[in-house]
Amino acid sequence: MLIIFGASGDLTARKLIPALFNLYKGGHLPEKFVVLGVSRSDLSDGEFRKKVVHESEYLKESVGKEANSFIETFANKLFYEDLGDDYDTNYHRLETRISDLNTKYGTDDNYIFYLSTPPSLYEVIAKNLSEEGLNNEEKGWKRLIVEKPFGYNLDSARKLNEGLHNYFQETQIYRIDHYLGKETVQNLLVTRFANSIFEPLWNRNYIHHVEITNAERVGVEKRGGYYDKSGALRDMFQNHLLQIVSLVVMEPPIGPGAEEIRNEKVKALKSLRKMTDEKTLFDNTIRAQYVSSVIDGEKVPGYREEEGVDPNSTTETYAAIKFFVDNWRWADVPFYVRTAKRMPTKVTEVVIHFKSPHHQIFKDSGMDSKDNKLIIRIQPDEGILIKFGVKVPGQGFKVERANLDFYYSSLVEQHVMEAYERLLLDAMQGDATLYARADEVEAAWEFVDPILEYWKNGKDVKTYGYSAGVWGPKNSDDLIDGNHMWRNPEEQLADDPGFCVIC
Ligand SMILES: NC(=O)C1=CN([C@@H]2O[C@H](COP(=O)(O)OP(=O)(O)OC[C@H]3O[C@@H](n4cnc5c(N)ncnc54)[C@H](OP(=O)(O)O)[C@@H]3O)[C@@H](O)[C@H]2O)C=CC1
Ligand SMILES: O=C1O[C@H](COP(=O)(O)O)[C@@H](O)[C@H](O)[C@H]1O
Repeated sequence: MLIIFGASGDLTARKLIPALFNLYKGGHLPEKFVVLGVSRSDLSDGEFRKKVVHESEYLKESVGKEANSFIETFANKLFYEDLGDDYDTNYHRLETRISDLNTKYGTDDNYIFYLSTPPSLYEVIAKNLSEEGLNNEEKGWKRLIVEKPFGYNLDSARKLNEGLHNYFQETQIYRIDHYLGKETVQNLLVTRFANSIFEPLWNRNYIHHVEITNAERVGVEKRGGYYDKSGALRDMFQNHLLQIVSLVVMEPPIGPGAEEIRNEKVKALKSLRKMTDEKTLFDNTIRAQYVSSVIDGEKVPGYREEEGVDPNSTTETYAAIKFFVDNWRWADVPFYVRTAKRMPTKVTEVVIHFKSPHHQIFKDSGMDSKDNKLIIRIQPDEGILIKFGVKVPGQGFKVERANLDFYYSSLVEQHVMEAYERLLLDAMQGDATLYARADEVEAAWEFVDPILEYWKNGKDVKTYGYSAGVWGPKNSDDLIDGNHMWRNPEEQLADDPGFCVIC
């Protein structure tokens, strides 16, 4: 049985129920399967079904017409329990409801508790479940999926880990990071460790720098209240982007098991050089906010005009960080990572920039020494692009840039599982590989904490502005050393006919 706390909320309707529906439609859920939604809102089973299934735009969009016949049978597997005015009482009633459903529908004693409530409730819920014995694995497994954000800083993340560990074992806790559920993020491991052509070059001897861009076209939408207390660094960088960094940086694990992979990711995160003095923080971090602009003929508000946002807010909607990785493989290789809202397009990509050949015999022939790149496109148009030089036919040695590309779309025609589908299924199967472990989350906060502290209290900190719809503030290229700049995924498309269009 899956018990979702926060079942009347946005995430449940927009992500969890559509993901469960797709799993059901794909035959991935057991025949005897029940979902119990839990929140404070006063809803009957029927009202809950109506809200998250029958009237859900997201479900309709995600399933298409051909799935209508599944909808009724799926909806009948959903139930709802109103926990009353707070989350600190009525767990005995909840326990009774769970056993009644078990008896009636012949489900077993394996439970996943999905915490999709405000984070302040995570520990309270865990405590109450434990007091009712719902953490006890004597008769079937009990797992706790915990939504992000996992903590607000290092201290709160540690306290939350300690709090949860009072009631659930680490092996029962699944901290979700939906980027780990993306096929292309997982493919970073396969690209690196299933091939012999990349890994020999994957080090300071051949790599000049690494660039990671995560851009969203949208602004903060309806989440201004949440976002203003969070900002890009907490919302995206501490979790999703540092997860990607850890997969790029990590050493080869000894095997594909959850602990083997997560051990290496923790080592990678611990090797990120922490920035502690103000000068380093000033030189290596940029924060900025989008300001009002016109996109496609339509005026869009600036961040400070968004609903729920303080009109004097300094919260960043753009964060760019340069850092180093202090280990044998990566010594002196700069990493540049940026994440932002209201960019020209939605794109996430990792760009590995290779060094020029030691001795350049064709340097006057048109090949730019900066041209060897491996681009791993995480979304959209998922794929891999390698850029290299080829000889132009004819006399002499004129060199042109060429591309070798691969797109996921050419590989699979069947439904590719959406991140939440994959992650829910993994949790049901007890595979925690794509979930963050306690020490992993803390290691990420250890790196981020000094930046947050500097942005909050540092003396020369600035919040730059950028017009909604451009690639960040004017000085964002200053972060990058030498004559390099951020790769512009859009500009690059124009002169790369081989690389497909992002919209
Ligand atoms: N929405 C999204 O896209 C994403 C959300 N998340 C995370 O998932 C969790 C849920 O997010 P989301 O669904 O957007 O949030 P919502 O505000 O839409 O829903 C919150 C849910 O928690 C319940 N709740 C219980 N106690 C409280 C309380 N004291 N105050 C407010 N709500 C309470 C609410 O229902 P009721 O009032 O009926 O009890 C509701 O079901 C959050 O931790 C969020 O950070 C993470 C990534 C993306
Ligand atoms: O976790 C979050 O992710 C989304 C972006 O996710 P994506 O899968 O669409 O790339 C972001 O919009 C949101 O602010 C953040 O909380």
